[in-house]
Amino acid sequence: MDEYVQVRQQSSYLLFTPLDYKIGKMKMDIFLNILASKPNRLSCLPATVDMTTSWNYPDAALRAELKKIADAIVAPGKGILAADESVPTVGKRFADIGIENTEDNRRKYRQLLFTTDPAIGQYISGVILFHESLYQKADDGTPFPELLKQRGIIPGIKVDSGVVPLFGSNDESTTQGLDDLAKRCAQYKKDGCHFAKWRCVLKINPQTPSIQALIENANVLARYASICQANRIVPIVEPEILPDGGHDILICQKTTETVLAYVYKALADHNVYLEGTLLKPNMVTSGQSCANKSTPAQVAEATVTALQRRLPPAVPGVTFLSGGQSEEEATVNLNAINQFPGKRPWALTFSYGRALQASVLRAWGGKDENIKAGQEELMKRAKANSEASLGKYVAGSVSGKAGDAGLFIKDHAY
Ligand SMILES: O=P(O)(O)OC[C@H]1O[C@](O)(COP(=O)(O)O)[C@@H](O)[C@@H]1O
Repeated sequence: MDEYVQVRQQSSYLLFTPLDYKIGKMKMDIFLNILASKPNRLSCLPATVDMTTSWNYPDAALRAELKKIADAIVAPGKGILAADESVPTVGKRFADIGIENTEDNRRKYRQLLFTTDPAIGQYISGVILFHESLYQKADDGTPFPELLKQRGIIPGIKVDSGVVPLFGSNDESTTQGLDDLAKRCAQYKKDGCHFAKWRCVLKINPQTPSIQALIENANVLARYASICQANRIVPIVEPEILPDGGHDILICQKTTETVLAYVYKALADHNVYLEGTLLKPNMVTSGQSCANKSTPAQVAEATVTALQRRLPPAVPGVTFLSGGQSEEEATVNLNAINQFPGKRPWALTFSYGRALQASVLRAWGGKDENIKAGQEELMKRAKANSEASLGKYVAGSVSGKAGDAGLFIKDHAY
């Protein structure tokens, strides 16, 4: 070894500056200074530094904590209630039942959800909260996260701050909210949230998703996931491909495979610890306006095949979004996915918003005397989806106020 160290140009992991990386070698004294500033990398001093291994796993305690949370969320027969609708989205839900979108009405509605009989904890392992509701209280003064804990439910939090257009793209988007994310995550952890959610949106049409959208959304999800893990929060990674369009199921499958390939490459590039993450994808279906509507068996085959090809088995679970499917459709499709006879090395469960709440909202209708009826609808649907996550749901065995009603909203960009 002379006074220069050879740096293999195999990777862009950042032990060295981009300039050093391009040169491919650096002066020994500079190299030693860099290593001295990173003592955890001093354990061996090879003549040739392999940048593909010059990065770190989280420490053992953090790995154990993240894995424990993720595993608990996808414990057998359990899934997530996504109650993290932003204020404008709640407004749309309330408009359907003629309720004004005020802070107190949102509080009353979420109180209804979170004061459901404690037996709900058999089916629901986690609830995704919106910032506002994390700090709201029930009429008797109990904070909402406390109500969840009393039911054995883990509080989670939506941490993205919404979808914004990608300049120069064909009406595509990215999701913002990274700037103060570390600070917010640290506070949310102190306030009792152990997992988070960030939603990116991709669209299928002949020109999209573009490379711009694929790279940007994968990277922002990876950066989000890494910041969450640094703050002891399990990131749920949600790259939602919207169901809008006349495409058939094969196009959706290929798009899903492509999107997941970008996402998992970015997660690897950002050293995200996969055992401490969850994926929240769309199911693979034909487009909403496709004449040839996919059957549950086709959805199951296409969805599991896409996951088999792109989702590492280190990820403990997949918590599907409902994406505008009716309540019954979302349950039947999840059940078919769990009956699919191929390899399924992850838990496959639900993280539904609309498909767990449509009947609740209709039964409640904003009236105090209907709170119990709303809670019964939630319990029925949660139980049905719990059964589906085990492949044990009998189609049509649970009927609700919204049952087969489509919940699709065109261009569901919120
Ligand atoms: O855009 P918003 O208001 O943040 O809401 C997005 C919604 O989409 C979800 O990610 C999935 O919801 P659906 O199951 O209704 O498709 C929810 O978690 C969330 O409430």
